[in-house]
Amino acid sequence: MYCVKKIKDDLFWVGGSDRRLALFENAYPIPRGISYNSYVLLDEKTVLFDTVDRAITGQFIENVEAVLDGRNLDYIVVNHMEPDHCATLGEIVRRYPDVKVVCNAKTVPIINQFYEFSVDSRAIVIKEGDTLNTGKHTFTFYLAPMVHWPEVMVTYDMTDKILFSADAFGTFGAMNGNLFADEVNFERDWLDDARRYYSNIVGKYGPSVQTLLKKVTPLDIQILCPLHGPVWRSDICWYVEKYQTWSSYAPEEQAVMIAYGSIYGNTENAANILASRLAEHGVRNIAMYDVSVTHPSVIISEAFRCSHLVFASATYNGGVFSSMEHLLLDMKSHNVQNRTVALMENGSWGVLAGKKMTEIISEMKNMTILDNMITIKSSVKEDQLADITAMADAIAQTL
Ligand SMILES: Cc1cc2nc3c(=O)[nH]c(=O)nc-3n(C[C@H](O)[C@H](O)[C@H](O)COP(=O)(O)O)c2cc1C
Repeated sequence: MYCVKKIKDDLFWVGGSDRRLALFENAYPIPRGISYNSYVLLDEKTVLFDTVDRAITGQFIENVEAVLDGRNLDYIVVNHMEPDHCATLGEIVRRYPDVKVVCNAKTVPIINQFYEFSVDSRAIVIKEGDTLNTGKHTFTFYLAPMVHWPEVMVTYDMTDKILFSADAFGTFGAMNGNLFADEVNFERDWLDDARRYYSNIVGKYGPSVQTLLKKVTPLDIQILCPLHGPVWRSDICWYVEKYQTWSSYAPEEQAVMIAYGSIYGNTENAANILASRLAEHGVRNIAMYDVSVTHPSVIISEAFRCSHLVFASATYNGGVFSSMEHLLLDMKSHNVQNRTVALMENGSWGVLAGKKMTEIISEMKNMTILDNMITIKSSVKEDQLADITAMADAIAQTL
């Protein structure tokens, strides 16, 4: 049975959610599931905006058929060709053989690569600023290369002031009945997932996101329709502001994130002492993670949120503890930058973790590593407490 949501009299959400998938992109845990959003417009011409992941093909086809209610599909706008949004494109083309595919020049070869059918004869290839009229509605298109993939574009409905924003403004999390962000407590229940989605999926491409924001922020946007997560029809500026912060790699909060890699608990003990000292300095916003327990995507997201990052690691076979090395390399590849960093290292005979961590962090942009790294020889001793307190002082002073 179909399960659709009305956005406006002539615009419907025809997507669905997947709560079975363990790893989005086979990489990122999604304990709250994920939604794949797709939209149908019933104008003089009918339009489908993107499709969905193959996991929800059956639901999607029922939804599209129900909304079209016997009408033919005239256009499908392909804003993004990643398979979680285009896996069902072939099925749509089979069912609606006359459908025209509205996309840009970079999209065409990717469709032909993914599919057996050739899109060339049915493609309406648009350029930035081109318009498409479907009756009452006129659409214009803005290219958004690398706001996740090179072919990404966004589509603006000039009539009803709706932005179909592709992966931008998406979030992890299945739809739990409510479609609109103002129907849920987004800041309390969704923001962490939105940040984790942004930082891990799009975070590497901050300059590309900034370019897109420059194009779309002058627009009057009444409704924001991303490809994942809730649809926005109020407080859009609040969410855009988050994107401004994240894409410029500015910390969202003056806060301390401590990530430790510890085998037997002594490095963890040092991290706990530092956290206690920070608390004694009145720092309230402290987050701590064991890098062997918490998925790197969570810690990367926290690195986008927090102004100050502390990394504490045991030495492991002449290097950094492997989970910490994995995390730091992942952070580097996600372009984490502009943060104040403090380091703690531990080892029993040749302490090298700090040197290795410094090497990786120094390759990230504009990271200020505080002086006086703490070096622990196996376990924290009484005479090191003053050094840890001094580190807490230094962090608190720059918060
Ligand atoms: C597999 C393994 C490899 C290690 N390699 C080194 C090393 O190369 N250099 C060193 O100084 N300590 C090395 N250590 C020792 C630990 O770094 C050290 O005991 C440290 O205090 C452990 O901190 P933790 O209690 O937080 O796990 C190694 C420990 C293990 C288990």
